[in-house]
Amino acid sequence: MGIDIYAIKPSPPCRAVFLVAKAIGLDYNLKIVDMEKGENRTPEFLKMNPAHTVPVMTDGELSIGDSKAIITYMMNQYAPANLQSLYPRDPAARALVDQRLYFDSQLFASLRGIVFPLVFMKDLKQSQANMPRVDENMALLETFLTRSTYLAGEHLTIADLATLANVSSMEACGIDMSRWPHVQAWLAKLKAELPYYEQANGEGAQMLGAIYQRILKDLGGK
Ligand SMILES: N[C@@H](CCC(=O)N[C@@H](CS)C(=O)NCC(=O)O)C(=O)O
Repeated sequence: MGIDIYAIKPSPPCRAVFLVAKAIGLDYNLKIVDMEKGENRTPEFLKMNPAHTVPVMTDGELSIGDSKAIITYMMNQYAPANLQSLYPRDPAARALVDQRLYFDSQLFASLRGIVFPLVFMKDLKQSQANMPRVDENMALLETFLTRSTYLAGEHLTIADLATLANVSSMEACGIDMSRWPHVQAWLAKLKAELPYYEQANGEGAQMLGAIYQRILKDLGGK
C-alpha cells in the first residue's frame, strides 16, 4: 500500500515530484516505467493516465497524472504544518505560486521542444528552430528572479522545486546559463541549499543531459 510513483529519472516533471516528496519527507514506492518497451501504453497504464505520460501517482483509489496536480495534491494531503509555506494556504500567496507553476509548464514545453525532436526524431533542424522559445521563457524567468530571491517571494516554494527540475536539465544539456545571471545565481543557491538535490534531481538531470549532448554531437550540432 502507500503511494506509488510511476516515473523515469531523466524526466523533469518526474523529478519535480521527487523533489517535492523529499522536501516534505513523504515516502513512496518508485515504479520505473520502461518507455522503450511501451510500458506507458499498456491498458493498465492508460487506465491510470490516458495521456500516457509520466509521472503518475496512485494513492489508494486515486490515480493521477501531471506533475503539477501530483505535487499540489502531495502538499494539500501530506505536508506537515511546519512546511505549509512551500504551498501557502493564503489565497494571494498561493495565487503567486500557482502562476509560477503554470509558467513552469510553459518552460517545460519549450525544453521538450528542443529535446524531443533531437532525441526521438534525430531532427537537429527542428530542435534548433525551437530554441528561441527556450530563450524567451528563460528571459521571463530572469525577470521573475530579479524581483525576489525565490520564484514566488522570499522563501522556497514548490514553484522553485518544479522549475529547478527544468532549469537544471537545460544546464545539463549545455545551454549557456550566463545569459541569465539571476537564474544562474538561483540555481547555484538551490543546489547548495537542498540536501536532497543530488538524489532527487541532480542524477536524473545529468542522465538527460548526457543523452541530449551525445545525440547533438552525433548530428554535428553544438
Ligand atoms: N504535463 C505533464 C508532462 C509529462 C510528460 O510530457 N512526460 C514525458 C516524459 S518527460 C512523457 O511521459 N512522455 C511520453 C509520452 O508522451 O508518451 C507533467 O507535468 O506531468
